[in-house]
Order: sequence, then C-alpha cells, then structure tokens
Amino acid sequence: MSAGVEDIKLEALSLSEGIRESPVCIIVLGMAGSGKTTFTRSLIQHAQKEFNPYVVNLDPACREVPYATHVDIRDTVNYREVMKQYQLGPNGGIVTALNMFTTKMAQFAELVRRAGERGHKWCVIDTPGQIEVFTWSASGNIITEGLATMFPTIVVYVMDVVRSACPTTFMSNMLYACSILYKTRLPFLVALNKIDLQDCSFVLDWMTDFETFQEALEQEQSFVSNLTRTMSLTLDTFYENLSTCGVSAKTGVGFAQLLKKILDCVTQYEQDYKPVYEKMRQERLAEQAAGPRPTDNVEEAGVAVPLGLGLQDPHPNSKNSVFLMAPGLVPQSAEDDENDMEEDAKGTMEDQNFHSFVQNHLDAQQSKRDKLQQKQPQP
Ligand SMILES: Nc1nc2c(ncn2[C@@H]2O[C@H](COP(=O)(O)OP(=O)(O)OP(=O)(O)O)[C@@H](O)[C@H]2O)c(=O)[nH]1
Repeated sequence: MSAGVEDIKLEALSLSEGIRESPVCIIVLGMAGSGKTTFTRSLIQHAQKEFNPYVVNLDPACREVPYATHVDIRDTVNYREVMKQYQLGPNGGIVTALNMFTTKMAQFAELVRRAGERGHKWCVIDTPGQIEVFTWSASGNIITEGLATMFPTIVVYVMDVVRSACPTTFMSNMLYACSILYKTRLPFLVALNKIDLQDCSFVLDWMTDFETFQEALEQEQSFVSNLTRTMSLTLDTFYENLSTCGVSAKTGVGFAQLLKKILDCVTQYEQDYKPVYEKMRQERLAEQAAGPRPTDNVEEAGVAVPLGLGLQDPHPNSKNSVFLMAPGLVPQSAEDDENDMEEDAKGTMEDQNFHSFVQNHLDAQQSKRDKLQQKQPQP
C-alpha cells in the first residue's frame, strides 16, 4: 500500500535518523537522447522481481513516461505553467520546476523511506533530458546530496555508444562524466547504451589503452582533436574509478551484468562513500543546531526564505505537502471529494459569520453614536 498524503503532512524524514540500508537510490543521468528513459524502463523491468524498484520521474518537461511511476514531478509542478508565469524558456522552466520540487525534499525522502519499508529495495530516478540542468543546478545538488545522506546512492551514467564512436564526442562525454563523478562523489557506473546498434568494445579499448585512442584521434584533423589529445592524458586516473557495462535499453541485452555491477557499486558506497556522506550529514546537523549564521558587515540582514536545504520536519499543521504523488497512487476518493466540499462549506460559513460579526459591531457603534447625538443639547 502506498503512503497517504495526510501521513506525510505529519512527519518527514529527518537528517538525524542516519543513513539507512534501503532503498538503494539509483540516479540515472546522461546526455539528451542517450536513452535514459528507455534505459530506466528496461532497468525497472529487469530489476522488478528481485529489487521491486520504486520509480521516480524528475523530468518535468517530458510528454510521456513509458513506465509506471510512484512519484512524478509532473504531478507536483506544471512545467508549462511555470514557463508562462515566470516568462521563462524551456531550460529555465525545468530549473524552476526542479527548484519547486526540492522545497519538498524532506517529504520526498520520507516517501522513499516508506517505500523501503514496504519492500522496495531500489529507488530508480530518471532525470531531465538536459543533463546540465540537473547536474549543475542547486536543486540537482540538493536532491543528490539529500538522497546520499539518507540512503545508499549511486549514479548510472547512460552513454550513447553510437554517438561516442567519434573520438571527440567520446571525450566530451567522458569529460562530462568525469565532472559529475567528482561533483557528486558517488559510485559511478557508465551504461554504454545502444549496443544493439554498435558494439561497445572500442570504448573499452579507448579507456584501457591510451595508444588505441590516440590512433583513433589521428584520423581527425581539427583543433578540437588536438585539445582532445591533451585532455585524454589527464583522464587515465578517472577511468580507473569507472565501472562500465554494455547494454541495450531496447533489447535488454547486458542488463543481467548491469544488475551485478549496480550491486558492486552499492558495496563501494558502503565502504568508501558512506563515511563521507555520514560526515556531511553530521555537519548539516551541526549547522541546523547552530541556527542561522550572524551576518557581519551587512547593513540589512534580510529575511530568509526556505530553499529546501534544511531537511527538518515540516510543521505538523502545514498544509503544503499535498503533492509528490504519482497519478493513481493516492486516488481521490468520493470521501475526499465530500471532505473537500465540507471544508469549502465550512470556509464559506466562517466568512459569513465574520462579516455578520463586523456588521453587528458597526451597527452597535452607530446606534451608540445616534443615542449620544440625541442626548446632546441642540444649539
Ligand atoms: N536502438 C536503440 N535505440 C535506443 C536504445 N535506447 C534508446 N533508444 C532510442 O533513443 C532515442 C532516445 O531515447 P530516450 O530514452 O528518449 O532518451 P533520453 O535520454 O531519455 O531522452 P531525453 O530525456 O529526451 O534527453 C529513442 O528513439 C529511443 O528509442 C537502445 O538501446 N537501442
């Protein structure tokens, strides 16, 4: 059974509870068109029996999601409305939609925790097509760090092998992957996707044998290839930290191997990364306990707005957690409708009562004034 909205209002997962054992959060990243969504669908299918994934879509701009979701950002934020209201372009709209979502990070984490208690061993998270919007935005950071300080978390980077057959595109992809690896500080698995169209052994050769990559680059005569040559020298250490797996999200080839590699990444999280995030969690808790920092040399302190950074429990009476639900997860029952109507009726009655109270008061004042005037001697 899914968690109800009402329950989430009352409590939300707090940082003080420590890193849990499950569910394992798998954040799926990749360049636009690399096959993230198709990959996510295939991953869910292959992991269903053993890991019963809890599925989250964080792409507010996608039209359709080809799998059933438990949490869908599109139920939380209307991306088109955000673009219209704030007069933003598509990328600005996605960033703002993600920012809005992260204000509910504590409740989202609570949903993930409850999913773990209901037997979901994995939580698979599909991200927006425009990778930089997620990886370099504050909200992407909050979501990634927030999850990694509460659950074992890993990143799966989906790479299109067909497009990466060009050495410069391959290098750009690798530089991007490298920057995400160092930014997130999480176990990193590269899913070399679309191997039904092209064999991925060339990528593995390029990663393990520097000279083979140089030979491939020889074929390209451009300024970019010179730059790529220089860059490739620096990426050797990065490749050592990478785990790779060839897959086809379309045919399902390679997914058995991929599941094993994901489990290896989880072990890696436990051994190497958990202490880092545990430390980060302690620091955040200390920051929360210390309260806001004094603002030296600032004429006006200003008013703080909640940015979703603090993962404190929400106020028990807060009425702002009515979303984060996938369609059908918490169906609007006839009883809910009746409750809503009752609430509306109550509100209207309260308004009427208030107006009649004010009116009575004004009438009483007026009659007092009239009486006083009558008592006063006429000139
Ligand atoms: N042949 C083949 N095509 C694939 C594979 N994976 C994805 N595709 C195709 O690649 C295209 C892009 O796939 P998506 O899953 O939409 O990629 P995405 O990264 O989610 O796309 P955006 O979110 O729009 O950036 C679609 O036409 C897919 O059918 C694969 O393994 N093999």
